Parts: sequence; C-alpha cells; structure tokens
Amino acid sequence: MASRQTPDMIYTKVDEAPELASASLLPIIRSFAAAGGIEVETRDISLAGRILSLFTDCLSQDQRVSDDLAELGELVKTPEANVIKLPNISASVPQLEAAVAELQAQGYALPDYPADPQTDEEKEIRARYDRVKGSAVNPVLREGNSDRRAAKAVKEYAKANPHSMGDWSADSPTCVASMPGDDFFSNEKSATITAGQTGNAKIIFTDANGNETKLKGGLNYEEGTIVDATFMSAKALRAFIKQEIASMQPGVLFSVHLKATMMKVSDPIIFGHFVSVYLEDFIAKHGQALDWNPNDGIGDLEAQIAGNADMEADLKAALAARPPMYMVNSDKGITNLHVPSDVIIDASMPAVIRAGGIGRGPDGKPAPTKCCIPDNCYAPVYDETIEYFKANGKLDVTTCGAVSNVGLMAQKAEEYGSHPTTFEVPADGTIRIVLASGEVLHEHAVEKGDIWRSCTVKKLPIEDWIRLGIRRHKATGTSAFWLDANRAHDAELIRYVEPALKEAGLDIPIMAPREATRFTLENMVAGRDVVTITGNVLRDYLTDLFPILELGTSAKMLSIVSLMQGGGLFETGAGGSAPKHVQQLMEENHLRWDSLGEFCALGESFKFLADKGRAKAGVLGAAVEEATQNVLLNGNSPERKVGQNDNRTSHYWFARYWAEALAGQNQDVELAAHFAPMAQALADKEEAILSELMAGQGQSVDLGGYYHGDSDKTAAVMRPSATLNAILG
Ligand SMILES: NC(=O)C1=CN([C@@H]2O[C@H](COP(=O)(O)OP(=O)(O)OC[C@H]3O[C@@H](n4cnc5c(N)ncnc54)[C@H](OP(=O)(O)O)[C@@H]3O)[C@@H](O)[C@H]2O)C=CC1
Ligand SMILES: O=C(O)CCC(=O)C(=O)O
Ligand SMILES: [Mg+2]
Repeated sequence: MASRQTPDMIYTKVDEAPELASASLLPIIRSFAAAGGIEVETRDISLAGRILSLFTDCLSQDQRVSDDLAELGELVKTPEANVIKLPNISASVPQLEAAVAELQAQGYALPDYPADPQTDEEKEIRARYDRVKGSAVNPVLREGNSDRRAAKAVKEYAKANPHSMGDWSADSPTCVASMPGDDFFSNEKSATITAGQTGNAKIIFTDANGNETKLKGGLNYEEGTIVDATFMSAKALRAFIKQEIASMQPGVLFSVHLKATMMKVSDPIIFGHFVSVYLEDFIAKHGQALDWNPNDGIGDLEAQIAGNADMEADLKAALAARPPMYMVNSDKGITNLHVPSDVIIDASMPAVIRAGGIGRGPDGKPAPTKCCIPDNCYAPVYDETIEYFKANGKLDVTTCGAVSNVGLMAQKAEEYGSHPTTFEVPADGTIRIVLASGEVLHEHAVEKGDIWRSCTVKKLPIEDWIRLGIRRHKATGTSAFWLDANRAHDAELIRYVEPALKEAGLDIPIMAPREATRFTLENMVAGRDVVTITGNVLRDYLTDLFPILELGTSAKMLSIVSLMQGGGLFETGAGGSAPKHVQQLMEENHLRWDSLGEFCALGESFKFLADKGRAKAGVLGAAVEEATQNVLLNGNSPERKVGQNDNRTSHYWFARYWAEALAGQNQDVELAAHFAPMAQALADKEEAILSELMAGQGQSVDLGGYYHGDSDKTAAVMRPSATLNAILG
C-alpha cells in the first residue's frame, strides 16, 4: 500500500456504546488534530457495515459500502498503520439475525440468514454471513502481540479512590466446576513442524466404514509452527452437565461461562449442550414439533413458542423444576442460557469474583453461584482466584500492585484462530492431520457430536512475544510465563521460551496457570507490579480479570498491539461494546460509557506519529495525557445514574483540559496560540455547555436504529450543546 495515501490516523466506526461515544468524542479529536495538521479518517468495522459490505450485489448504488475491514487488514501489515480500534460487536446468531432484520426494515434488500442452508445459493449466502459471525474483526487486525496495562495515573487514581468490592467468606459455596476428563485439555496433542514437514497439509475424517471426507485442505504449515489437535467428547460433556445439575446445593445458582463470540464454532455447540440438558424433559416432549436449535438459546425458543399457551406453560414448569439459574437480567427473565453471547466468560467471571462470589438469581437477589467452565485448560485460573479470596478475603485495591499482560496474539494465534479448523464430528470415526508427505501428524478416535479442533501458532509471533515479554519484565520486575509443562501445546511453547530466557540471562519462572494465578495474586497483594506473559486466551481473560478487580473495569486499560511490521494498533480498553449502556441511553438519555480507554489509545496514537517525525503530534499527545489525568483527578468521569456526569460531560472536560494543556505549553507556540482562545471560551462557557449537555437527561431518545442508527439523530443526541459545537468549529 502506498504510504502517501495512508491516513495519519484511523479511528474505527463500531457499534453500540463506544460508537455512541464516538459521535461526541470524534469531532473533538478531529478539531484538535487538524490544528496540528493531522488528518483523522474513519473506517467502518461495525456489524451493520460489515454485513452491507458483503452483499453489494443485493444493494442499490447509493446503498453500497466499501469493505473497510479488508482494507484495514492489509494496512496493519504496513509500517504506516496507525489505527485506533474501538470494541465492536462479535455477533452471535441471534444478534446477526436482528441486525439483518433491522437493515431489511431500512430498505436494504439483504437475504435472510439461512439457519439450515440446503441449496447451493443458500450455502453461498450462509458462507458470506459466516464471515461476519462471532469475533471476525480482531483476528484480522491483530497482526501483532498484545501489551495491555493500566497507565500509572489510572492505577494511582484507583488506589486513591477504591471502587466497591464484595466481601468473601471462607465458607462461600461459590465454585468452578470443570469436566473430569475427555475435554480439550486432556485430549490435546501437539507438535512443532520441522523442515521436512512443511507444506500442504489436510484434515481427514474417516467413518467407521472407512469412507474418507476431507474436512479441510490447503493448510500450509511453515517450519517452526506449533500445530495442536484435540477434541471435547460430547458424551462426557453431557454427563458432566447432568452431574453438575444433579449435585446443586440449595440456595446456589447454576451458571455456565463460555466465549461463544470469540470461539464461534466450538462454544455455541457447548452452550447448546447446556441448554438441551437443562431443558431435557421439555425437549423430549416438544423437540420434534419445533424448528429450534438449542445453540441459539432459550431466548430464541421463547420467541418461537410465543402464543402457544401449552408450550409456554411447559417451558415455565421445566425451568422451575431445575436449580435456579444465574441471571443476565432478572427483571426481564433473561437467564444465563437465553442468548449465547450474553454471558461472556472474560467479563462474567470477574464480575462474579469482584462481587464476592455472587450472581443474581431469578428473584433478582444476590446468591452464591456454581460456575461451570467445562474445559480444564484455563478454568483453574478462576478456581484458584476464588479459592484464594475465600482463604484471604477480598482484595485491598488501595495497596495492591498492578497486573499487566503480554499476550501471544499475532496472526490468529492458538485457539482464537481455530475456527476454520474446528468441526462438530459428523459420525463415529477418526480424524487425522495428514502432512504433505503423507505422514500423519495427529490422530484421534472420535464419536458423533464430539468437537474436534486444531490450533496453530507461528514461529515469528512466538519469538516476538517472548521478546516483548522480556522487555516488559525488565520494565516491571516480577513476571511469569503462564505455561503448563504437562499440557501438550504449552510444552512445545516452552521449547521456545527456555532457550530464549537462557540467552537473555533471565530467570523468569514458567508456571502452569493455577500456580501462576497464585503467584500473581500473592505478589500483587504484597504491592508488587506483575506481568503475566500468556497465550491468546489468557491474554483475553486476564486483561479483564485483573483490571476489573484492581480498577473496577477493564475499560481503563491501555491496550497496545505492536504490529510486527512496525505499525501501531491501539485498542481502547480491554472490554466490549456494553449493550446495557445503549439501553440506558435510549431509555433515559444517560450514557455511562467511560472513554478513558479511548483517551489512552489516542495519546499512544499521537506518540506513534511523533516517533515518525511529526513533532506537533508529540505535543498533542503529551497534552492528551495531561487532560486524561485531569479528568480522573477532578472526578469528571461518567457515573452510573441519570442526572449525574455522563460520557458527554466527560468529553467536555477532556476537551477543556486538552485545550488548556496545549495553551499552556511552550514547545509549540503555534499550537499554544491556536488553543489559548479555545481554552478560554471553554472555561467561560462552562455553565452554559454543561447545562445544554445535561438538559435532555431523563427522557427517552430515538437513535434511528440499534445496529445501523441514523447519524443525524445520533449526533443530535450525543452533541446537544450548540455552544460547545460552535467553539469546536
Ligand atoms: N475488543 C472487542 O472488540 C471486544 C468486543 N466484545 C464484544 O462486546 C459485546 C459485549 O461484551 P460483554 O462481555 O458484555 O462486555 P462489556 O465490556 O461490553 O460489558 C461488561 C460490563 O463492563 C462495563 N464496561 C465495559 N466497558 C465499559 C466502559 N467503557 N465504560 C464503563 N463501563 C464499561 C459495564 O459495566 P456496567 O454495566 O456495570 O457499567 C459493562 O456492562 C459482545 O458483542 C462482545 O463480543 C467484547 C470484548 C472485546
Ligand atoms: O473479539 C472479541 O470478540 C473479543 C475480544 C476480547 O475480548 C479481547 O481481546 O479482550
Ligand atoms: Mg476480552
């Protein structure tokens, strides 16, 4: 890509709460950046935008949009990339269907999502929709490893202003339950590809009669790539779920925590097993009459049987006969098993732990919770954390150290890149990975319904991750590689890590996730900062777990992807798109989304430009940092309730402090002269601006759509201060 055409900075257009925040924040960023001669462009990676870009053939000329994700996917492989990436929806099937329905209602002639494609045409449409399903953006953009930490000012603020934390009692029945065996952890095989094993491999299924089916071909393995294969037994999973339901204690809630968005092939199937075991009797009675897939959840079932009084009564009775469930929203009757994307493990488990081992039951009351996490690869992290707090009491956020993460992520590393090589086994038989030479790399005997998958991670990303880990270790002091010598995949990774540490003369411990969890908790409680150097899944889990405990939210994280080709990708926060916040805005015009993650990313993005010789960007970036600190220290961050500070008022303060910092610096007199009158105007008009920003709070608002809102309506809601807008120009 020609570097001259690459925009200075790209800000992504996304969905839900962060996109609403952008309607207010982006005009501020643009106005300030322009003063430094920096152009900020947007690229659309929203769910609606991605859907539209795949169906241009169904749309009129004026409805067509470009495939911005594909463009960004190329850009991040260049040294010029400077992208601020906000969190986007990773759509489950119910979300995808809702987005398609909304676009159709707006006049876009999109085909329906084919749930069960039969004809070639339906299969082709389904294949297109599958490209937008689940976590379809992050793996494309993440051409680098992950470095997530809290800025010093953010951590200091959290220590001085501790958020609420639930108390833990030593006898809390809250626990983690995992399969006794036959899961991904126990069935894993792994190997590192040697020079003689490179080239075109394939995955072959052979049924009991010897018939072969090629599940996947064209797997071009490079030397040094670690290739795993494993499976979870469906029978063992169902037996486990039954056993865990049967052994529930009274007063404890039942829950399952998965990542159906990121693990978009395997985890909706696992979720479906939970739904179908939990509703076993109902399905035995009505299953035949229904065209319903348990993987889509009880919410979809309720929609299908609405109006059928018999079925509705039977469903109610079936739910009442089971142990009470942990609820997503008890007021609305939304259970843990309603929608596969409602309970996402990285956010849901920390919320339970932060509350002191507490979830909410169908009656809306807090209660201890059994947390089923079927697979044993990472469940021990949550189990150990819960046991630690039971034994030691809740975390003291005023004294604890900061836990940051270096995560192996680049080029679709490990489980998060395994969707194209994950299969629900069609019949009893064997699955083999066959190399170009004909050699069988891995082989498993499987049964119908088992979930088989292969994960890979390439050599260059591994080496880059180790270097990044060592760099962060040197800057921080205490760290560990979270690798289990008894797990096949991790044992292969250790073969890279050990020599690299030896060469660096460093003695960073290598520990299995359970031991590393304890090591990290003990060190952080003693006030020491710790770096967790982990694989891709733990990167995701730990960058919510520790920030939610330490800072109250992962929205405050600085989240840098150092792109392997030299570009910069700056993610905002470590959390998601906060659908609850959109609902609150629509109902009462209060947006509690905190843009601290965006502020941190923005500062880094300017710094990146400064390092490329753009001096004004350096001045703008340093002023962003000062403004961010002032927002925190002066208590201008959004609060939870209507009538309080919200996202928009926090942006006013951010703009004002930013302008003041620029007006007050003497590195660049031109910028100082430009921003002095703006800073003055923002201060003089404080009262008018804040009252205009707050005037609409308490009333419902119309955004013209959920997935594909109307930009004018959204701007009217998110930029209600004519005075502020005039000052920004
Ligand atoms: N990088 C990405 O693109 C990511 C995308 N996602 C996607 O986001 C969606 C929702 O995911 P979910 O697991 O519910 O996680 P969210 O992070 O969206 O929500 C969990 C809770 O965290 C709090 N929170 C998160 N961000 C902020 C913020 N900036 N300001 C204030 N509070 C915040 C809110 O708590 P409270 O309501 O108590 O205020 C929120 O309800 C899914 O579609 C998921 O796939 C998820 C993770 C990362
Ligand atoms: O891409 C996604 O769906 C989620 C990503 C995520 O949770 C993370 O990177 O922390
Ligand atoms: Mg995450």
